[in-house]
Amino acid sequence: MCSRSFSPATEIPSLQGKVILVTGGNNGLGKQAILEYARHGPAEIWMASRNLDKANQAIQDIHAQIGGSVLPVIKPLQLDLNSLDSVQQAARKFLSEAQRLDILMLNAGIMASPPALTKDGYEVQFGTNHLGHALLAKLLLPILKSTAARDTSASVRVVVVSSDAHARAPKAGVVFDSLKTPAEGMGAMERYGQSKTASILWTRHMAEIHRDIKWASIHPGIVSTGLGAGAKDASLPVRVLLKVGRPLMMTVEKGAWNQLWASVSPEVKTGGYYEPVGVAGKTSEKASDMMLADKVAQWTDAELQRFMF
Ligand SMILES: NC(=O)c1ccc[n+]([C@@H]2O[C@H](COP(=O)([O-])OP(=O)(O)OC[C@H]3O[C@@H](n4cnc5c(N)ncnc54)[C@H](O)[C@@H]3O)[C@@H](O)[C@H]2O)c1
Repeated sequence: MCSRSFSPATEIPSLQGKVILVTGGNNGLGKQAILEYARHGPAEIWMASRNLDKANQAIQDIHAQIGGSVLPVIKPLQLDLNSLDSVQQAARKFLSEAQRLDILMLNAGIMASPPALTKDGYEVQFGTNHLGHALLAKLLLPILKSTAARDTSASVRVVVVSSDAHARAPKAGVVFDSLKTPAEGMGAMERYGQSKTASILWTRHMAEIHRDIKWASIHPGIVSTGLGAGAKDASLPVRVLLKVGRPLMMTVEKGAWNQLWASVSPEVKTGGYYEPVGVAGKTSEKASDMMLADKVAQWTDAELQRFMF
């Protein structure tokens, strides 16, 4: 598959005046994305993280790497996607302080974790990777829309970090009966694939409805980050590969290119899935099925109804 390179230094335009929120921002791809944004002068970057101490440490690291006398404004935001109450609180805090939102990067994720339920009783990978993010985006839609309305050149974006492992989902793409269970009968990567299929489908659906915002989902590549450490329920060969294969994986600097590209490039087509940088990726049949996308969106809306404000 052909790829293109991406130079964050020259291809990220000035972000002056813009506000950006990145989930899972304290390490891995999220932290790298924030570092690159911070070099282009945005008004504010919000680093959403489960652990505020880790977020503050990551902000210090980024400031140290950037140096200079005027440090970029990076604000920590407490967010645990495992709890829809926490998502609601994070959205409230953001909305009470921020004036606009130009880029929402739904990046946080877990892979192949042991069967479990989120605090609200959803299959944990689905709840974390898809449902928590969907609630965050839905609660922040009004500010995304008001930003788009105020500044038509803003090209307001929602970038969803999915994975080519979406293709590991069960045959049905999303097994709705499994979503409120730990889904022990499914393999760990199947559950991961299901959550990432849902995130691609939901992005496509949102792009159809909210045309004032650009929506894109991406696969970053196979990147050496902390993701593999949590893959405790992956099969032995996958766990071995995640460990010994690390030197062959992409660096986090390069791994962040695709999501950065998707968040700023005028070439992005709304609803698209990109893999690798800037190339429209081929999704599984199920992840291209707009009837299933509508079903995922309806299910998601119904589940999130009680958390909307
Ligand atoms: N690294 C890869 O090869 C690869 C490949 C395909 C897709 N991805 C996707 O890229 C994204 C970023 O992953 P990464 O590789 O940087 O891994 P990482 O483990 O380094 O980072 C994941 C981030 O998500 C956060 N997170 C996990 N659970 C959370 C929760 N309940 N609430 C809030 N935050 C939570 C973690 O704290 C961390 O900051 C993920 O969505 C992952 O699925 C990664």
